[in-house]
Amino acid sequence: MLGMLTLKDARRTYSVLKPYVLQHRKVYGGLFFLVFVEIALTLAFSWFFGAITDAAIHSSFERMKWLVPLGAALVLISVASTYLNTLWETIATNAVKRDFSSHVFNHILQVPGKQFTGLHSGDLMSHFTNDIHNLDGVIGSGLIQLMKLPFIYAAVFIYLWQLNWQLALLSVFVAPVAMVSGVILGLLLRTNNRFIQERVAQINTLLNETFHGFFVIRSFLMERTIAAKYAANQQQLYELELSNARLRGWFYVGSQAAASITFLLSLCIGSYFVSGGILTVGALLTFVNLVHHLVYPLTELAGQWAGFQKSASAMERICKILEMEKESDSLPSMPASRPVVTSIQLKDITFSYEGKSSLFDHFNLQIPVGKVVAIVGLSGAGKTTLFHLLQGFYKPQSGAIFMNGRPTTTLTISEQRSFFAHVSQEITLFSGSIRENLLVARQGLTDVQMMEAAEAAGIHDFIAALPQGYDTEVGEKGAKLSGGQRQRLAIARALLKDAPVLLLDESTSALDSETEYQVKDAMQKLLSNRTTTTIIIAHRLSTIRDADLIVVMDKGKIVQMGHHDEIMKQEGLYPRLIRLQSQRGVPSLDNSFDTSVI
Ligand SMILES: Nc1ncnc2c1ncn2[C@@H]1O[C@H](COP(=O)(O)OP(=O)(O)OP(=O)(O)O)[C@@H](O)[C@H]1O
Repeated sequence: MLGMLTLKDARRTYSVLKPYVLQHRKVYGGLFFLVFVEIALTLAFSWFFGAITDAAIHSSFERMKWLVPLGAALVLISVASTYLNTLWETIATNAVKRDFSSHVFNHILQVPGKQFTGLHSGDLMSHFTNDIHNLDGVIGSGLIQLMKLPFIYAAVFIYLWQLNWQLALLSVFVAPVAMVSGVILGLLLRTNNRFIQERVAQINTLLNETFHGFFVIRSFLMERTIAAKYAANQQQLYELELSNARLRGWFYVGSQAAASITFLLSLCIGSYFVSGGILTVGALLTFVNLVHHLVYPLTELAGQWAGFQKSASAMERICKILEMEKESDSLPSMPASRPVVTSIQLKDITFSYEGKSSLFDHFNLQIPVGKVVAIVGLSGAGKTTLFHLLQGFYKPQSGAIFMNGRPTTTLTISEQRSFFAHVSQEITLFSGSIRENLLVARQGLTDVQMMEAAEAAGIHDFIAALPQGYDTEVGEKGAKLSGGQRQRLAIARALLKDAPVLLLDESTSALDSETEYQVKDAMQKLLSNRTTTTIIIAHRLSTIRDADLIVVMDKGKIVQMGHHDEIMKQEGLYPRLIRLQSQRGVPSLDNSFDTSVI
């Protein structure tokens, strides 16, 4: 059962890697050629030792005269072959790993949101820091050795058989012992390696969370707990590595013993043959020198098998990612021109997250184009999910979203996403300068456009006052900026994308009322000459009271819809929320959106 499983894995591993190996077939061809050079050199050197010993015993200086330069030539060929072998193996291994890791990376970039949220960052990291490097066993020296060993075994056996068949036959008896122990070791190592890789992934997750939750850990005095958790994980990893070492240790002890016993037996019986005149001293030297090559391919083959198990369990983990469906055939890209939106409709949408009951059940909504639409509702009502569905991060189980009358299922991911510019609740900035963070929005943006958007987002003056202006580094995830500054940069980035639909999810929540008003005013001016539909999710209801349409949601359902004055007159969630907020003194803005322009 286990054996079958392993053969299946071997097939899977090679079928996944085959295209990458074939891409570098010239280098692999060169390495394969060197396999035969190495076999020829092994036989030639052993023959050389025997020949020069016999020549010395018989004082045959004539023979030695041409044997010495031949020996030098063999050394030169051996040096050249070692150099080329090292170089070509490095090229082959690293080129395959480079191409394959890019493939895995691109695949992850295309995994649909639903599957992606189920993945752990530590697992994902360890695919690249650990698993891909563990593939060496099947693409580098492991693969070459697997190809080389049967040939070297056959060549040496035939050569030794010609020297003395009785001795050759004797050394073959070690074969089954070495092979069986190798296969058992391989299977044991495989399970252990899987545990090690899982543990490394858990450590990566812990490291990720620790460094990202740096201030939370300090504030909650969690240092001891986290340190203990890290130490416990490291201890478990240490124990797993130790049992790996024990397994490998026993295996090498066994291999050494097999090799030494074969060597000693050949030497003893061979010496007996020499004393009987059946074998020359030189031939015995050749024999004991070569007999090692009869034992080591078998133990080595088993060792390579163990290495292969490590690669197979790494491949098993990577394949789980590669088996995930992709949302598009190629990486999406931004279209050259601004798309036009004439209608947006969500029709009969039913959607639930993995393992949860339906959040939306036959949900319908027509979004008026060129207007400002506000979505309000209690936490967990499904407002953010609506944004994710519009952008195709998640797919509804039934129903469809129609853009310009076409269901989004008939659009490419690039087409669907180019309709929207999104400022999400959690702002993500990338390491690099402010300029780099803004210019990711679209290709070919000018400095003037960048500053215009920064101005509209109310962040230009702040940036201009910095010693390095737009070239200031923002730190990892924008750590060197305040929450409000990050939000304003994200708004500027979204404005620069110049998409026909702007999705603002609590995008000004970190701003004070004064700044919020200024940002909205400047945004209106910037957007006044573009047809833009703005959909806002806001908890501060005063900020959306002038919206063209207010959609009130509760548990995935629309419970009220209309203009502020209209729905305030009805009994329902909206007037209740407004009353609650005014009782609590949530600031209300007299000058909110002028909805005629955006
Ligand atoms: N990735 C996810 N996997 C599983 N459930 C999710 C996921 N994201 C959201 N949910 C659940 O879906 C529901 C709606 O979440 P959503 O974020 O859309 O609400 P929301 O109205 O935007 O809330 P808030 O105002 O608090 O941001 C919640 O019950 C939430 O727990």
